[in-house]
Amino acid sequence: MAPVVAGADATPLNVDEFEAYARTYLPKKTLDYYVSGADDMVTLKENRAAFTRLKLMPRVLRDVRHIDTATTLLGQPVATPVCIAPSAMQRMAHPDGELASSAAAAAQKTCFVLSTISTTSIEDVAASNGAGLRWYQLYIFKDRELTRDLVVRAEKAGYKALVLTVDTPILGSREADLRNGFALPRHLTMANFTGGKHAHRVNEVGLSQYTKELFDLNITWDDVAWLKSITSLPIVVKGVLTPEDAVLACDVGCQGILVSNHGARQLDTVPATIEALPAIVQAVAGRAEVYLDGGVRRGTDAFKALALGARAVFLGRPTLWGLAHSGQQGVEDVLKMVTSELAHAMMFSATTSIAEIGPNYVRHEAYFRSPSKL
Ligand SMILES: Cc1cc2nc3c(=O)[nH]c(=O)nc-3n(C[C@H](O)[C@H](O)[C@H](O)COP(=O)(O)O)c2cc1C
Ligand SMILES: CCCCCCC(=O)C(=O)O
Repeated sequence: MAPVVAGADATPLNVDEFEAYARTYLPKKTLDYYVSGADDMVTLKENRAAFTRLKLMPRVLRDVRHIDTATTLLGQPVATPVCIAPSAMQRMAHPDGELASSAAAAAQKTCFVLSTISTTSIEDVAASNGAGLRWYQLYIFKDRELTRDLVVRAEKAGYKALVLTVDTPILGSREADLRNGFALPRHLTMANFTGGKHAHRVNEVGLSQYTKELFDLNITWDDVAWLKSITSLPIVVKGVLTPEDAVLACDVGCQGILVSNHGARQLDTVPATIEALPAIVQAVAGRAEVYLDGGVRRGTDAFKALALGARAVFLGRPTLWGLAHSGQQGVEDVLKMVTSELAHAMMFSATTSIAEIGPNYVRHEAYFRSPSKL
């Protein structure tokens, strides 16, 4: 693909231009790992296409002098509902890796979620983003003592919620990674697992083998109950795509549900998250906060997700592209860009606060073909 931007100093104007930069300058193995979806990548395309099938229904002639994108997540204030999803191994994109992303989130007063599979430790990230809102993404390992240890460390380091990823019993099949023999480069480490018996290395074995060896195929809702019993942090369950599981998550006491298909990297041909969202919001009926990730690239995407009941959206690849472009500054630029596009969508739709954005502001394109049937 030809670069859209002229070079390192040209400032991209949108997320796609950040991606174009990353596609040009990242090493192939890294780029393929970041960019890929599972199998035929049907869901990867759907995550984007489904947003374009939704049309905005703006209202007019209201006072739009003051647009406020601020909201709260589990009671914590944020300046924008555009947050950072957990992405593994960020030092492959930039030497500052997770330190840069978490500092960017803090500077933009939004939420950063640290991946368990990070190349910077729980404690080092905490030190770098000070008072910024941080959540910790957790996998439940076969070794429950190790899992408990991660939870204790996250709590102690001031993370405000646990984001339990539940869509990864095994790693999705990303064929480019298989072809490339993808593994963490030798100069980087799994920073949360460097000492003693908990030392984990994915430099030799690769992610797929790592998952097979250490992840538990027998994780159930009982384990979520166990997790609740060992922590006072709220639990957000990440990777829910059906109303049935959303209800079970509420029943077991999860305070948040992140509607996610893992950026289309796990089971291919599952629905786009924006299409799975409305039924989940309806089933949850206010018992938990509902968030969305997957394919959010524009402020209008964020607006549509909020209109359909998400409290916030999380960006995965876009912040990796910002990181690859210019470290903390690039991540900040991506967050600012999508937030400012959201503010524009709000102004054009005559909604001045996040709370005003409701389902009347979007319609599926099918409506315009046969409005009487919908
Ligand atoms: C390179 C990469 C690494 C990821 N690593 C993790 C991870 O460690 N834990 C996790 O729960 N999700 C992980 N995800 C999924 C993201 O949290 C998120 O669900 C997804 O990227 C959102 O879709 P988007 O990339 O289209 O914004 C990863 C995604 C990517 C692209
Ligand atoms: C160690 C394997 C778990 C997956 C880590 C990263 C991830 O979630 C991804 O999508 O890649």
